[in-house]
Amino acid sequence: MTTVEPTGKVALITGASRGIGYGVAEALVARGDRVCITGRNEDALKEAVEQLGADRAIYVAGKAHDEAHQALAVERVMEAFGRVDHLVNNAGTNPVFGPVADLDLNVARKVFETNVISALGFAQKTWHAWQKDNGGTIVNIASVAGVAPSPFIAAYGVSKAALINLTQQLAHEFAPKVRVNSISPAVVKTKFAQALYEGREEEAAASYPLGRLGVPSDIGGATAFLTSEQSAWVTGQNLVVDGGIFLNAGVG
Ligand SMILES: NC(=O)c1ccc[n+]([C@@H]2O[C@H](COP(=O)([O-])OP(=O)(O)OC[C@H]3O[C@@H](n4cnc5c(N)ncnc54)[C@H](O)[C@@H]3O)[C@@H](O)[C@H]2O)c1
Repeated sequence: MTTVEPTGKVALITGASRGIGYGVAEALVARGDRVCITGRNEDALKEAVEQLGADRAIYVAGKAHDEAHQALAVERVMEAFGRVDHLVNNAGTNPVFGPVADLDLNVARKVFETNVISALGFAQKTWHAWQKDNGGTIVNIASVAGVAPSPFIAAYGVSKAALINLTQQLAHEFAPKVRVNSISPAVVKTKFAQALYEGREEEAAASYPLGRLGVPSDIGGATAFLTSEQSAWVTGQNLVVDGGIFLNAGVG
C-alpha cells in the first residue's frame, strides 16, 4: 500500500514486468499515478503488480505486437480506471548480433514488429480511447542506436530510428490533444543489455562522462518529466538519456 497522494492519472506501460518498463512504472506510481503494465510472462507481471501495489497497478498479459492484445489492454485500462492519460511504448527486442550481410530477414521482421509495429498499434488503440475522453502523452522508448549507427545491430538500430520518426509523425497528427516524445537511452543495466557490461562494468562505466551505466530509474525519471505538465510545451522530441556518452563522439 502506498501513501502517496493520487494524481488521478493513469499510464499504460508495455513490457514492464522488469527492466526499464518496471523502472518507469515505479517512477509513475511513486508520484501517484495508477498503472497498467503489460508483458508476456504472467507470473512476472503478477509479482510486479504486487511490488507496485495492487491498489495502484493492474496487468494484462500478451505479446505487444498482437493487435488483439493491444485492444484488450486499452479496454482493460478503461474498465479498471475509466481513463488513460499516458502510453509508454517500452517493449523491445534485439535477438541478433552480427554483420548486416548475414542478417536473417525473418529476424529483422520480428524486430520491426516488436519495436515499431507494437508502438504504432498501441498508439492507435490509445488514440481512439482518447477521442472519447481526455488527451494525454505518449513516450516511446527508443535507443541511442536509433540516433547513430552501432555495428552489428542493424535491425535494432534501424527499428529504433523508425520509432523516433514514428514519434515525430504521431506528434504532428495527434497535436494538440496528445504530446508524443521518445527517450533514447545508452546502456542501462537490465537483462537485455547484460552482455554489454557483464564482467567489465567498471571499464564500461569509465567511458561515460557521468562515470556509470544507466539504471531503470534514470529512464523512469525522464519519463516522469515527459508525462508531466512540466513538459507541457514539448512534443516530437527525442530525449537522449546517456550519461553523456555522446559527448565522447567529438573526442579523438
Ligand atoms: N537496457 C538498455 O541498455 C537499453 C538501451 C536503449 C534502449 N533500450 C530499450 O528499452 C526497452 C526496455 O528494455 P530493457 O533493457 O528493460 O529490457 P528487458 O529485457 O529487461 O525488458 C524488456 C521487456 O519487454 C518485454 N518484451 C519484449 N518483447 C515483447 C513483446 N513482443 N511483447 C511484450 N513484451 C515484450 C520483455 O518481456 C521485458 O519485460 C526496450 O525497448 C529496449 O530496446 C534498452
